[in-house]
Amino acid sequence: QNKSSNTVSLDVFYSKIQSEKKPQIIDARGPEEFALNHINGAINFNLESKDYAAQVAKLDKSKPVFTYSIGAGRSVWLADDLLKKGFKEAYSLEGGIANWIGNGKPFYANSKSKLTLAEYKKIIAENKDVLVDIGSIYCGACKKVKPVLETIKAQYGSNLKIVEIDLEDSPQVIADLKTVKVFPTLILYKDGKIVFKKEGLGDLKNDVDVALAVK
Ligand SMILES: O=S(=O)([O-])[S-]
Repeated sequence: QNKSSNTVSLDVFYSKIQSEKKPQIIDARGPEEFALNHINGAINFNLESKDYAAQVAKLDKSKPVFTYSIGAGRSVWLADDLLKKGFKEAYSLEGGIANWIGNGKPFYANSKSKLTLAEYKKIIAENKDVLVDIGSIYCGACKKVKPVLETIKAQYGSNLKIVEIDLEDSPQVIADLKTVKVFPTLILYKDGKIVFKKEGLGDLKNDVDVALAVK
């Protein structure tokens, strides 16, 4: 079976959830991640949970299950396994928690955002060039951005303001920005205007160099 065959867009995921009386939403991330933030009404387990069989047994196989994680990892593996176990329908959310929160859907967070939208806007307004890195401390691809940011910091110094935003620290600003669909997302502003927005890794260093070289 094609691993991504049950991955659906946010719109489809959301409307299918809305059409269920008691939607079976499963956060397939780890327990610490779930404790910090999650989709309202979700339960938490994944293929590695010690009580996996017991968790699965609590669900209704004849009703759809909705899974999400950060990317197309844990949620897709879980959805695939549930289908193999005889569940009728299993859908995993494309872009995971980033897509959900980034599009303003209701979520639980255990703390307030460190950074507010107003503070974010102030930083953008007060600095000529600003590079914003948005991700999660639990996201593998996001970790790969960090050494690239260090190289960029060393090269541009105080000429480039770098802002790092984590889902764990500042969920609400990610929701308020209404621009994030995946982690990591990188946004470069020049004079308050977005010069580029990158989703995923790509050749970040080169893109920043090229964009900042334009006068
Ligand atoms: O496993 S993952 O989808 O959270 S990257």
